[in-house]
Amino acid sequence: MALLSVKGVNKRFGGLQALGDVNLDVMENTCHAIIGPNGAGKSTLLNVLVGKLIPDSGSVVFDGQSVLGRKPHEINQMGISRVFQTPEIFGDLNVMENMLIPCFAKRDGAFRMHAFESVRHEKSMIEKAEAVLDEVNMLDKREMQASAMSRGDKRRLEMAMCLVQEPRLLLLDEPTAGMARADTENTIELLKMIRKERGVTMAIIEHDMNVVFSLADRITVLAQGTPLVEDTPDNIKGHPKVREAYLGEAPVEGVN
Ligand SMILES: Nc1ncnc2c1ncn2[C@@H]1O[C@H](COP(=O)(O)OP(=O)(O)OP(=O)(O)O)[C@@H](O)[C@H]1O
Repeated sequence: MALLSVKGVNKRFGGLQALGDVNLDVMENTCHAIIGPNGAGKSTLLNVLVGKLIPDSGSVVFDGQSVLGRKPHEINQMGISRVFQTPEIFGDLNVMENMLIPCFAKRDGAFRMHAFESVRHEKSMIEKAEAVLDEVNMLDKREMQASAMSRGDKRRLEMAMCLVQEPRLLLLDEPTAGMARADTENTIELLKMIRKERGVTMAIIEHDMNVVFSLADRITVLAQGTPLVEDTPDNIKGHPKVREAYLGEAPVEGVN
């Protein structure tokens, strides 16, 4: 069953057709990668999915409900969480305080700083945050200031901040961009663990083909705003249309 269904989505920026008749089904309990050369429309599509952009036409249905016309925080409350290229954490706060922000946002629709004043009364919220920190191996860092952590740990914290909201769909926007190889490998392992333990459905945009082929069950190749081909990783490797889409760019590792 498709958890997310995108049908006939178009988006223009002035004279530029950024998305042209995009159809895409993300099936429940799978990891679906969206790849394509620079400017293919991947981020535009993601922004449509999270309500940051409104398409000119088409439909986006999540778990049987349209997401179009809803505000980003409402879409988040429906069960869609997004992980950004640069971890969206609060550097001045410690790990636990960071974790509580999405807990309040999920429950109240927003977070207000004075929410921390009453946090001692939120026992179940704290327990839930601790359980997720434990799951991602960060419980011992709960008092650590977020800005002092390594890039890999910041990503781990951001992932935990998504998981504590118990999303049904995790949207990953180049989760390993700019990471050293060791942090990339750790992030791949973390995502695999999240899938195995929680069965969270994932849609990932990623340029690193090693990451894509390690995680994806299905891959959609976008080129000039339109899906060119959708298939399994094995069939995508070496697909003539995929090679054609990447021509003119530096060779993409893994697409041979
Ligand atoms: N807000 C905007 N206004 C005008 N043009 C835009 C805007 N956002 C994106 N575009 C254009 O739409 C096209 C698709 O851009 P998009 O960022 O979605 O591609 P992408 O596949 O994510 O690229 P990359 O891999 O480089 O991040 C590009 O030509 C881009 O310049």
